[in-house]
Amino acid sequence: MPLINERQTATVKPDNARSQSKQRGHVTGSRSAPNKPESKAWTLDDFEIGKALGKGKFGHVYLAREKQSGYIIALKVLYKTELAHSNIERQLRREVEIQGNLRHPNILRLYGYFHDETRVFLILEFAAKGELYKQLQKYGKFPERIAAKYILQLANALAYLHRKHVIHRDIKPENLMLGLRGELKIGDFGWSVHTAGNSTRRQTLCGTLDYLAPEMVEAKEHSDKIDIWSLGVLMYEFLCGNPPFEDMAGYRATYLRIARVDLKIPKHVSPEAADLIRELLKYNPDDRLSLDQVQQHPWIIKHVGDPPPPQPKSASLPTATTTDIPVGSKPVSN
Ligand SMILES: Nc1ncnc2c1ncn2[C@@H]1O[C@H](COP(=O)(O)OP(=O)(O)OP(=O)(O)O)[C@@H](O)[C@H]1O
Repeated sequence: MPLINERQTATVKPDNARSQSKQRGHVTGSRSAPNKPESKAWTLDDFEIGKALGKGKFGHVYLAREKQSGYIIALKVLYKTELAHSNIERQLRREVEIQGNLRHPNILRLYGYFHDETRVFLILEFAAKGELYKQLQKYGKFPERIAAKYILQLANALAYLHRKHVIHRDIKPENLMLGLRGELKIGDFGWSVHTAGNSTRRQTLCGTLDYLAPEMVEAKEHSDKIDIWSLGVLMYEFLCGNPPFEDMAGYRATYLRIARVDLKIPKHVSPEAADLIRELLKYNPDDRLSLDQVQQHPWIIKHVGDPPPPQPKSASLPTATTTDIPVGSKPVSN
């Protein structure tokens, strides 16, 4: 039985002392994120479980409330047998290590994790407005003003990731969520990689080709510039309703269109927007606009105003331990 009903999801209990912490002013609101002293481990008893938010390949996601702070979160429940069966335990570990160390208003927070005998629980920031691709499906395409806001937020988040030597590698509408104020949140780090100072990696990916850069489909070495290509693909899709190299004839046709950068921009796209798309979708990774240049591009300035001030270079991502996974706890009631 859900312990929180739908009506309650909008109202959160008053802050306690924890809520006054450094998270105040975070873009998702003034309430503090759930927080545990290093020595204490999360268990299921720390949460009231609410309605199911959705179902993924490996488990369910529930709305939940951290009892002490009253903070609303999304609790992702993954079944160990399914993780083992699909051989993705290492991928999940990497996802948790990377996402758990990121702090950016346009990146979905992973506050912590715990497990019991059969399940792994991820404590995630609740994306109140759901998935971006559902909005895109609903509206078909976005007005340039809205698309520019999303592209600026994405460019800002990607610049933050790249400063930390993280390449996302799977930027697409299905992996983007929306916060309470409609702010974009990168929400899935399943394919991300921490390059630890190495600029290039070689890796084969499966799934849709539509967002992959030429160097990826051609299985060449790649760098963080692949995320800039995906940003161009997304921008096109936001404005046109479908990705630029999609080809109904299938996988091979899409592959060829990407490798040739066979780009056709419809007339309704403004010249400034078309220019930015072309500057992002360059075959040669080094010819693509930098993320700083994206944020200063006339199309962004026209629709969103001045870009945020440049951010200082930061140290690379600290390596989180995965050995301190606490042992829980009672089953989720649903
Ligand atoms: N942090 C969140 N806030 C709000 N809703 C969420 C959140 N995370 C997931 N959801 C909802 O739960 C659903 C399932 O999420 P989940 O990440 O398990 O699956 P998925 O997006 O299909 O990914 P995968 O392909 O990895 O299984 C999503 O489609 C979304 O509607």
